[in-house]
Formats: sequence, C-alpha cells, structure tokens
Amino acid sequence: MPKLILVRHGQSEWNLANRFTGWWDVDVTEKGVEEAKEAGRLLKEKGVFPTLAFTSVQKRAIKTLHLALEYCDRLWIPETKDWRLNERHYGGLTGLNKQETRDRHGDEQVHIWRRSFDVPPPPMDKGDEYDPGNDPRYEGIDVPQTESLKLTIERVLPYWESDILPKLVAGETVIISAHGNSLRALVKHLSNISDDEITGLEIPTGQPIIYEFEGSAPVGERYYLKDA
Ligand SMILES: O=C(O)[C@@H](CO)OP(=O)(O)O
Repeated sequence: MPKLILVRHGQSEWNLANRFTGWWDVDVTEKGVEEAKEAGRLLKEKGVFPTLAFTSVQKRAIKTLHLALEYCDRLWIPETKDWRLNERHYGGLTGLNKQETRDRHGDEQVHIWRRSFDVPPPPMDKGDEYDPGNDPRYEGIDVPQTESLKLTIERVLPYWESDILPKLVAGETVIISAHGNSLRALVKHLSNISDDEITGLEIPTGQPIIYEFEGSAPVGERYYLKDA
C-alpha cells in the first residue's frame, strides 16, 4: 500500500530562541540535525523507503529532508521544492519573541494568532527587516503579508491535489518535509479535523507521521512511525 510520510523539520534556531519564524529562513540547530538523522534511521529500521520527495523552499525543511534521506540511503530519489509547502507567513509577528509577545498582548491573543483557524496575525509592513518579498526564490510569487491556517490551507491543498496526490495514486512512497503549520493544513484535510479541533493539534519536530493510501484516499488513521 502506498505510504505518505510527513516530517516536520528538526528543531530550528528560532524554535530554540522561541521566536515567531514563518517565512524567515532560519537554519536547524544541532539538535535539529540529530532529529533529522534519527528520522532517517527510523525510516530505514522500519523499512519505509521513500521513492519521491517534496519540500518547501526553506532551508530547515530542505536540510531535514536531505539528512533523513541520507540516513535511510535514499538521497538519490527525485525531489521537488515548492513555496506552497512553506511555513505559514507570520506577518508582523515574524522575529518577535513568543514570550515577550504574550507578556505584551496576553496569552489568549497570542494563542489566537498561533492556533486559531482563520484569524491571521497582523500584516507585515512592506520593507520590514524580515520581509522576504525581494528574495529571488519568490520571484513572480505574490508573497503574502500574513497568513492564518485557513489561508495556508488555500495554497497547500491545491498543490497537494495537483502535484503530490497523483504520485501516491501512481504507487509512489512520498515523503514531505515541511513545517508545523503547512503540515497542520495537510493533516486537517487528510484526517478530516474540524476548524475547532484543529486549534489543539501540534506536530512535533522530526517525528515521521504515516498515512497509508488506497487510491486517492488514506486508509485508517495516521500514526507515528516510532509506534509502528
Ligand atoms: O514560528 C513559527 O513559524 C511556528 C513554527 O515554529 O510557530 P508556531 O508554533 O507558533 O506555529
């Protein structure tokens, strides 16, 4: 049965520093590197070998993918990078410390910005030091100024339907190395999670999640590969 493997990148520098990251291109930490290698070792140990890879255009996800593939001896498989798998854009919160933002705006407001379904964080100002607008990787793309989970879903799902799902249907074992919120977008869709319930879903770093597919639909529920 074709499998879909979802992996959130290993710990990033700004996960560690507790800063809102979004589209800012931070690296993985040493711990993140270890998490990514461990994900690869686990794939190998469990005999789940990806045949095709997708990732975002952000280095924390790309490096995680490469390390995971290296540690299951699959660095050679075809891979595609696409901005539509990027982390959700954190708008004007990008770069701020999460605790300082809580102290300033309150726990509830910060929770709404982080986990609500459709309330986007305040937009990023044009020319903000963390605005990736002029980055060549986004040439020709209408870079958002902020994104809620709902807006993230609106760019992740069409890409999933057009580019990834057909590969699973064709029998490939697909690995997607992406981000907390682009993966929440996918899991919400695949596991049919309601707008209310999705606020409680967290995706841990570096832990492969598996969906088994029959045709174009998942069979049964997702599981962590470490528990299989
Ligand atoms: O900062 C971010 O971009 C994300 C993921 O690390 O954080 P959050 O947990 O608030 O969605």
